[in-house]
Amino acid sequence: MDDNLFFKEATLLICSSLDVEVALWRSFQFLRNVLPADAMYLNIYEPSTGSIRYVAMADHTGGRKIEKSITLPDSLIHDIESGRRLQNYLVINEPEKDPMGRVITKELDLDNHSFIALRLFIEKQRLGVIDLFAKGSNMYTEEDAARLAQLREPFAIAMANALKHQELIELKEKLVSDNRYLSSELLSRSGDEVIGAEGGLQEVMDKVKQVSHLKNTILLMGETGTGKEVVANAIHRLSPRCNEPFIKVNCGAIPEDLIDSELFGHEKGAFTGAVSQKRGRFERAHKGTIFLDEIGELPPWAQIRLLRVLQTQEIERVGGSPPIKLDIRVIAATHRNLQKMVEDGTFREDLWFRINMFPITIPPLRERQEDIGPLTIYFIEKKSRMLGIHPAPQVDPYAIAGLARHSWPGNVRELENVIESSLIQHRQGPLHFQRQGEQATTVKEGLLQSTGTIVPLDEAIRHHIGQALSFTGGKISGRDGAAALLDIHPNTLRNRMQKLGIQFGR
Ligand SMILES: Nc1ncnc2c1ncn2[C@@H]1O[C@H](COP(=O)(O)OP(=O)(O)OP(=O)(O)O)[C@@H](O)[C@H]1O
Repeated sequence: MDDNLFFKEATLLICSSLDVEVALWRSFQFLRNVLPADAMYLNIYEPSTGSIRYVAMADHTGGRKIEKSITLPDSLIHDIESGRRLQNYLVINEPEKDPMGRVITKELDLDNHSFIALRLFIEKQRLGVIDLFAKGSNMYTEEDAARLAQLREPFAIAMANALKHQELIELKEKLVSDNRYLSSELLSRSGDEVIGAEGGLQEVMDKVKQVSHLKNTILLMGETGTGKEVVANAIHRLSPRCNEPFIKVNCGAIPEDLIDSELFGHEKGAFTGAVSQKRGRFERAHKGTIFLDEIGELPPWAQIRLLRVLQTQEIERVGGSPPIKLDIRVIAATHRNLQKMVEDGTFREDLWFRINMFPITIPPLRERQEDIGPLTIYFIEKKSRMLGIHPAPQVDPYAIAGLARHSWPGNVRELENVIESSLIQHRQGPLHFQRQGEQATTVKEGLLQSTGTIVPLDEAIRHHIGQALSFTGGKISGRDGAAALLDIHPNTLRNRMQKLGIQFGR
């Protein structure tokens, strides 16, 4: 075979795979037709430990990854580092007479083998060495070595790519496992405890235990801030899926034109901006649980898609992937009256039937006053830890009794916020919540004032909106915004504010 053909064919094989062991095996198969060859090894020199690490090998049985480190004597390390030992290649026909040959053939169990060591460089950086072995003494000529040396560059490029690829795969696996660990950590930190499980949420938790081990769809209903996400977490944690992902989707927070790709993913180039393939939330939740919060906010076309996914348990990424089969437990949640939305024609009846098979209603905080004390203590401890307040301040028992008098339109979230701001203001303690408590009721008081003293309607509304805004710190949208508190759309609230001359901002 002439040199050109040899180079061309060998290069094609060497570069034919990103798996280092496959590339090595294919090139070994080719080389053994041209040169004496019983085995081929790839090693990487590790200057920090003064060792060479064999990472892959090929022989007549195939190619495989290996993990074998050989620590070299100081004299050899010095030879390698100074570049004296090995130029482009080295032929060792009598390994027992060569210090490096002795170490390598002994460690690799290749006594009485000749070998050629081919040094690989990438951009002047030492990458590693390919060793080609043949059984017997004096098996290689200088000509053989020079021929093999023609392949230094393709070998170096292919091996560098293969090693980088392997590193990426290992990194990816590490990230996936870190991600699993962190998700479960997050889960246990954010919702480990359901306060009131033995109090005002006892009935809710009885239902949770009844179905947590099953795969049926669950619908959680309740006012904003009552703890629907906390209960969804509890269902996942008590289920056989607890070590798999728990993926939350806030259906109301995704811009309409991104719903499809957020939920179901997209292929590269599916639309402008889809620069790479992306897995959607459903795919990420495979084997675990997906929590579809604020399901009532989904536009009608998205409701149809969701229904189809629930029926088939299959998704297709935007841009046309083949259907992907999924194993997912669905928990939906809403603070809206979905039945009324079905009657009004804004929520599909078939989807409603599909998700309403096992509804759980979480009562508002005002209907389970016995939970206020335990929740207050829990939040004082949790928030003190978060804010770095040690020890957690004492609380006046009368202050807790005062909290029970409020109506808590924002439910547990509102209580949590009140406690947090009280902690910030009175970090030395004792904690009292009067100011915040008053704020908590002012929204309601606003309404009472307007009904009690017959003020003009616009004025009452202005006052009412103002109270809601002061309660949320000026925030309009989002689940802790004034619009959610007043149970209207943020745009409606903005229009009203404009009309009534209420200033925007905190
Ligand atoms: N029973 C509970 N035990 C401990 N913490 C709770 C409990 N209920 C609610 N919380 C806390 O109150 C806050 C609001 O709860 P969550 O987000 O679960 O409410 P939600 O009903 O899902 O609200 P939304 O309808 O606005 O999405 C969270 O910080 C949550 O950790």
